[in-house]
Amino acid sequence: MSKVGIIGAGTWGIALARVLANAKNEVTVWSAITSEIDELASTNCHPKLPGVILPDNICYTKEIEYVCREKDFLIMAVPSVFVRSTVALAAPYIDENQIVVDVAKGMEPETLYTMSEVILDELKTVCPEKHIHIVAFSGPTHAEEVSRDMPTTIVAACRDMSIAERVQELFEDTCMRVYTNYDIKGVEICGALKNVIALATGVATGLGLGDNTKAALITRGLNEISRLGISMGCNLTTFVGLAGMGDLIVTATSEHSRNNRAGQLIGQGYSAGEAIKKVGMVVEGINALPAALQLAQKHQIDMPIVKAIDAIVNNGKKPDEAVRELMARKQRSE
Ligand SMILES: NC(=O)c1ccc[n+]([C@@H]2O[C@H](COP(=O)([O-])OP(=O)(O)OC[C@H]3O[C@@H](n4cnc5c(N)ncnc54)[C@H](O)[C@@H]3O)[C@@H](O)[C@H]2O)c1
Ligand SMILES: O=P(O)(O)OC[C@H](O)CO
Repeated sequence: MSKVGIIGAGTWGIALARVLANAKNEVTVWSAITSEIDELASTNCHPKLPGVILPDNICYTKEIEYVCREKDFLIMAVPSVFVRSTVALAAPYIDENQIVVDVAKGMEPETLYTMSEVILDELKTVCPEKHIHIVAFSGPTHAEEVSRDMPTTIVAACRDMSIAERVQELFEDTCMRVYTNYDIKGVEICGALKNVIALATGVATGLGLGDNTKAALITRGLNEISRLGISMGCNLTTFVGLAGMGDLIVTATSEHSRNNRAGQLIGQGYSAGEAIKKVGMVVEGINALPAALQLAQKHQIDMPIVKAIDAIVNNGKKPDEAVRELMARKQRSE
């Protein structure tokens, strides 16, 4: 039995809280939004996970100190744009013997840091004397399915494999089968950038295009992401594994994906802002675009699908025109 603090009460934080509490761990959940904590504590339900009853051994708190103190694992489950500010709040209460597990998928546009790097950077600023272990936890894992105990696989990534193995053990005998990987950077690049490609497949669906187009976007999209990752020193095997290909397949095809849904709305003619509002939850692919473009430029990697999505989302390019331009690119070898 471990003590686990979950920082963030969106659908993913709550799905993980449920799995770990049912496995007899002592689980505490914190949210920056106090009304969310009141609702969870009084209903044992999350409004975006209808029909899922949460076990009553989950403890809910509005105190960041309480969610951090004396926990073995701290799971950072806020959307990527809130990771830095949330770590700044939590940092004074995080100890060296704890493992911080990041589940947010994104990259910080100002620094081009992955989320584990953002966490490390913020911890260094607030408590430079502490050496904290951070694990990236990423893969094809929709909260809607994990919260119904559907078999799911995921990667726990850390340069120190013994730390990744601690996270693997935490999820033993749950619906989640955890694989370890030491290529933490590769795992995090996959998690952030597959969302952009899922937006693209959504746009194709919204335009009424077919399965051939979606397969093309998934395959060539993975090619773009892996070329970037390899140029940054990551391993090809990571990109063709669960965090890469696996997560791209699920996000680009699942009815549960917020990125896929936002893309569909954009393909149907909604603006990005309208699509985000209609989805009503975080759309990380849109947040990841500025960092993706800067990294492509910095590492001199051609990323035509990422560029096309940015032109649609941020520069008002018509989706059908973007598709025509992608198809008319100079012919080349695979
Ligand atoms: N939902 C999934 O299936 C899933 C699966 C794997 C990874 N993820 C990743 O996990 C992260 C969280 O996703 P989610 O689906 O839980 O998001 P969500 O949209 O369901 O949750 C939003 C949550 O963010 C928190 N929040 C809102 N404003 C905040 C603020 N100012 N400061 C701190 N926290 C604030 C609140 O708890 C809110 O419930 C994302 O990066 C996502 O890509 C999600
Ligand atoms: O719903 P999405 O598009 O944010 O995707 C959620 C997870 O990243 C899927 O693994």
